[in-house]
Amino acid sequence: STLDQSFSLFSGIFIKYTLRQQYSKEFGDISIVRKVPVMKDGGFILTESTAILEYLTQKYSGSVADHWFPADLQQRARVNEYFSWQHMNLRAHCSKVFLLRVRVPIVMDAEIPKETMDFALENVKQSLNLLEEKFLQSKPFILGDKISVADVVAVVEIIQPIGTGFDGFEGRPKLIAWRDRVKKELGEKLFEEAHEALMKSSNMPQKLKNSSSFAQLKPILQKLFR
Ligand SMILES: N[C@@H](CCC(=O)N[C@@H](CS)C(=O)NCC(=O)O)C(=O)O
Repeated sequence: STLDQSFSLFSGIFIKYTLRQQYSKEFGDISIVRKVPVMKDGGFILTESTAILEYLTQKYSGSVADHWFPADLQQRARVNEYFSWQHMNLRAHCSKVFLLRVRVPIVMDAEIPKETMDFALENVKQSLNLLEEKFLQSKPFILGDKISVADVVAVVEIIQPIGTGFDGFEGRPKLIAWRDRVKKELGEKLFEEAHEALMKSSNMPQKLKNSSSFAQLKPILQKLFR
């Protein structure tokens, strides 16, 4: 069906990841949340990136190395501890800086007040401190010696605002060394490819403004950023 064609195929499972189509009727039929990613496995539809990661690692537990999302009770709980924390912390704060820099000015036709930006940056700083001091401590990865999905989910949140000119890794050698270990484990090529669009995000405002759907998107975005 058209719906299935708009998903990309991953081992028989469809993952919707393309942004901008989330306001279509078709997307609303699969998820009224209207956010990506959305996973569709046969008739089973699942939203929320972290729930999707857990589903996929459990479904393919026979072929996915255990360290990604360990079966061990306490190790798995550590991954979930990070996942629960990050939504309201690292993710919320880094994506706020990202949106303030690339979306809000263009959608609202207004400069961001300095206090708003300073407050957002202060929140990012506190989250990065906690990532270092609580989650990483002196370990190579969040779970210890081996990489897990928690590291992959964490690293992208810090990379998200880099393309807009804010580099959260700056002045943090411990986080830089950890990011480089994650990059090495995933493979440099895959790491660069996965973050390519984000790294080019400084041209997003212009691209968004020139896009054919901007007039239609603007009122929706204005509501979101009010
Ligand atoms: N908690 C959700 C967040 C999903 C989310 O915020 N997705 C963003 C892209 S990273 C999105 O779809 N934004 C489009 C919009 O808000 O219209 C998850 O982890 O999957």
